[in-house]
Amino acid sequence: MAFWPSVVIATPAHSGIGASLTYRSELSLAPGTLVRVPLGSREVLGVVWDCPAEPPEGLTVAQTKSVVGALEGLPPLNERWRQLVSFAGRYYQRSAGEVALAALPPQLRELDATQLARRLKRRAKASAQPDAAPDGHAPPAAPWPALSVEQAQVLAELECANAPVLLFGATGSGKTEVYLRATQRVLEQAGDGQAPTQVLMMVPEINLTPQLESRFRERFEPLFGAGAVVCLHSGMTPAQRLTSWLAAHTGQARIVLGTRMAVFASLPGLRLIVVDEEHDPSYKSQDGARYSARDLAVYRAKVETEALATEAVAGRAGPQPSSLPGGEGASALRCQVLLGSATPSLESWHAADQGRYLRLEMPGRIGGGSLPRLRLVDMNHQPKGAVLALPLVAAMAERIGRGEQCLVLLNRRGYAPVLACHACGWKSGCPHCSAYRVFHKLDRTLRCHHCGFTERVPRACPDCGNLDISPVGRGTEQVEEQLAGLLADVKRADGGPARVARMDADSTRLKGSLEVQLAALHSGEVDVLVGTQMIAKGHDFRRITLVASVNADSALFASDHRAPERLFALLMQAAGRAGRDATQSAASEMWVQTWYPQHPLFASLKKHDFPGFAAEQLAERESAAMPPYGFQALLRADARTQAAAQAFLNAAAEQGTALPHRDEITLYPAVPLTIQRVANVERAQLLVESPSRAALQRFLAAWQPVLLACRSLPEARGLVRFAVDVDPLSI
Ligand SMILES: Nc1ncnc2c1ncn2[C@@H]1O[C@H](COP(=O)(O)OP(=O)(O)OP(=O)(O)O)[C@@H](O)[C@H]1O
Ligand SMILES: [Zn+2]
Repeated sequence: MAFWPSVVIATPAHSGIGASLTYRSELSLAPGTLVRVPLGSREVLGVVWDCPAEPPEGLTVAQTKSVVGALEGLPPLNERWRQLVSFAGRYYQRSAGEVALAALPPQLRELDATQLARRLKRRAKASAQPDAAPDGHAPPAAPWPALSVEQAQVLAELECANAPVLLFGATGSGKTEVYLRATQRVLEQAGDGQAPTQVLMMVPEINLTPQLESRFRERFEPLFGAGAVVCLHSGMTPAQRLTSWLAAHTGQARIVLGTRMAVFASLPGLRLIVVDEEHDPSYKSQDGARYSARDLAVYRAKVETEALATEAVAGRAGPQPSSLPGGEGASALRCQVLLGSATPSLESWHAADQGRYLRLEMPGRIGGGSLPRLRLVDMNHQPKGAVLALPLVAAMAERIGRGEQCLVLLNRRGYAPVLACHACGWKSGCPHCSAYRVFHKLDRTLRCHHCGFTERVPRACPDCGNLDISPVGRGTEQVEEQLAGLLADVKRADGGPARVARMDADSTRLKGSLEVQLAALHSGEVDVLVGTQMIAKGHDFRRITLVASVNADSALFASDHRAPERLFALLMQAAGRAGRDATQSAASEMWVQTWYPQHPLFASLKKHDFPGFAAEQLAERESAAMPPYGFQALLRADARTQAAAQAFLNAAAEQGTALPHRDEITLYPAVPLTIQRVANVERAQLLVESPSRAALQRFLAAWQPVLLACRSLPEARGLVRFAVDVDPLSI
């Protein structure tokens, strides 16, 4: 007897290979089984999607290759997981195989059967040892804080919620404690007999994982054992990722804490997904399948809940109705999704306005502290060329003297964004990109932040030989340097000199350096921290009372319709780092240096009025039929010439005229990207809009073969690649 499994493998949708490939197997393979299959002369990892006993029509034995083998000992990926992957592939216009294989730990592809068996055995052994059970070895659990009234209220409402929940909680309102309690509630529930209950906790950036990881470990390892909490993010080694993934897949790990990629973790007992800082753009992937982990989290929770409901019905009809956890009933048999933010995305806010999501609010800060007062510095009235306004520096000095800390935010790393020659006008352009190379003073390099091209800083102007070349504009390195100078005579409360430090992607590149820098701030070693947006969000710094944003103006006038939303969120999140200790909150301040103090965005910011700001933005979006009132996708093309990129896009638009739902779709002309050339590749895009999500989806699906065909048009010669970005975050 032979079987004819259809197997998905890592092929991009536009490779021309269909959704899945059919192989032959002597054994019946359960859907979700990981297998090795031949592909051309290679052997690749795949996932069985289906395993019929009849060959598909028209397929002969001679045409079909045999499955090499299954990854034994590994339980199949369950149906809900496959549903998630299929949906993500369909919705984001990629193949299910590409999504599925990208979601699996890379090392799984390299292990042979014996290596895997050894791994699994080691895991089983480790989990059999009651290493961290509360038997005296484990550290005693820290006492849990008593919940605030708002936290208790939210948790009570969460328990009865049967829609996605949007937790709109002020910065410092204690959202993390809500996540911890909701997690605890889920983990104490009985599983369904197949797997213990599990929780997925997502954060937007790796730099937020250490803080959260230690809080989750501290809370749950004494209760559920040393392996209860695992992480999944791109900063881990392949071996660590495999270990975490296996722990989650086999149900040994109860909590997976991770960045956007974790939304695809295999979690057979999943009952709760938390998306912290749900507004954060990092949840949207920018390459491969351009998925939104937040949106997929909402979809995943729905699929998991439906499956649990179906199983429950089947369970009741079956022989063991007792497998249903008694008493807890409905609340145990669902997977909830909890989106949290002090500045929700307009999409989620709108969904809550419409009643599709349940909005729960925590407007107050823990301890009754207030949000910082906004101080706008009109740069028109500051000395010409001043990087930092004098009153701001004076305010910082005063705070340092009192033993308080300050954060200075600037969204640009390096010393200066451009180096220029004032004699001939030369600028430090990148030879490979339409962008300037950034001057990094610490290692005296010019670095392109787009392609990575790096050179030593020239001693003289490369064009005219003039020795007087100088930086234009400012980055974190420069602000750090200037502040160190300006604060040189300032004494800390303990009499020592004031200390300024910097934290950005450059300073945290080395493994472990992020933790060290965060620790220096938490311990009070550092008085002023200069950094990029990475310091503005999520962190719970206790002694910061002043936050300053020194050049946010460019975002006020950006052409991207999401720029105001992003700036508002960034400034409000940054402000939220100040005054988190209630005793110091009344005197805490958020300073913003701007040339446009009259801008309406600042009026809402001053009042900490997110709902007011969101209402204004949504009204504007509605009148322009922009998301969430309309739906968008981008077709992007990279080519050797701008003409070829645009020709491909325009041809694709023309040849799409007869496609279904075309009358509900607006196709705009192809345009170059703002940064038109990166690494010698020209980039262009075409915006696709529709008032209907369904129409957009159907059109995009029907468009795929047209796009494939347009690749080989003579005018598109030189096309390097194309990609569809559904629900793009910037256009
Ligand atoms: N019930 C409580 N009793 C005492 N302290 C609490 C309580 N809940 C939270 N906290 C403390 O309050 C502080 C702020 O909480 P948390 O970091 O969760 O805020 P948040 O809502 O996530 O804010 P943000 O949006 O700024 O990240 C933390 O130091 C936390 O330990
Ligand atoms: Zn470059």
